Amino acid sequence: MITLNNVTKTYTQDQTVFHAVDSVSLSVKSGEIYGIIGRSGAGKSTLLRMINLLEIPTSGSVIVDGMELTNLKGRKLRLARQSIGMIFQHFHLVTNKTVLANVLVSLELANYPKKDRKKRALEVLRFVGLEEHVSKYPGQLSGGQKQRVAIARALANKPKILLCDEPTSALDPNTTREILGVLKNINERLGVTIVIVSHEMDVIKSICSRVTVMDKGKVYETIEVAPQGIVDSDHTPEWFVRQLREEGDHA
Ligand SMILES: Nc1ncnc2c1ncn2[C@@H]1O[C@H](COP(=O)(O)OP(=O)(O)OP(=O)(O)O)[C@@H](O)[C@H]1O
Repeated sequence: MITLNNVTKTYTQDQTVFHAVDSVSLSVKSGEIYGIIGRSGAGKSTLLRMINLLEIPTSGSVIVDGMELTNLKGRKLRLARQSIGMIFQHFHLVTNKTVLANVLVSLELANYPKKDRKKRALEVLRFVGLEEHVSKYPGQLSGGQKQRVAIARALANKPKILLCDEPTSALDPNTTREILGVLKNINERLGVTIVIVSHEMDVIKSICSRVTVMDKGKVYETIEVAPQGIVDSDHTPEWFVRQLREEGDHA
């Protein structure tokens, strides 16, 4: 589904060339949930953003669904990108538009048939559980609800792939669990291939079946894992108090 061949991204500063991503090759199979983990600065986000050419590789090729994106330009690239949705840590919603209008924007940009846009937007908003919030503005929503809007927007054009850049890093543990549940549902029910960049081990271990560990712009290792499932630890006030008391006992 996704093949990266010797993909490299360099930045030049004060005549020194810096490799943010250094000759990375990997492939993601159709229908899998693939994780990319590593410490800050390892090149994870840059690598993810090269999958949809949001970041243009300095060299190497990106092949998605049999099409070499690195050979495409203009309209053809825009069309190919429609099969790749993306969500971000800080949601990137349009703050002065309602939830419904945020999703409609993405359908407009993709030239989705005008008469079907509202129906489609409401359909995806229902899928992510936001049917009661369609007339609200982003400022009236919780972090988890904002991420659901972003997910609905990314799904509106029926992508085959969803790229997730630290999708839960701005969320608390309970909300993280909910969003991971939504992503798993998208993978299982809609058959969407998912690539998740995260620095959170629990997130990666819960739903990914293959994980690439990155270091200094390179693939350090790629590992097959059995997804552990989304751990059902409800972070209630009692849980916080118990954790604090237990910590105290060990001191
Ligand atoms: N536009 C840019 N100009 C110069 N350097 C950049 C640019 N974008 C990224 N870098 C550098 O490339 C390296 C990799 O960045 P990247 O954001 O991909 O890492 P990351 O693993 O996602 O880290 P983090 O988890 O902190 O976001 C970093 O050292 C970063 O400073």
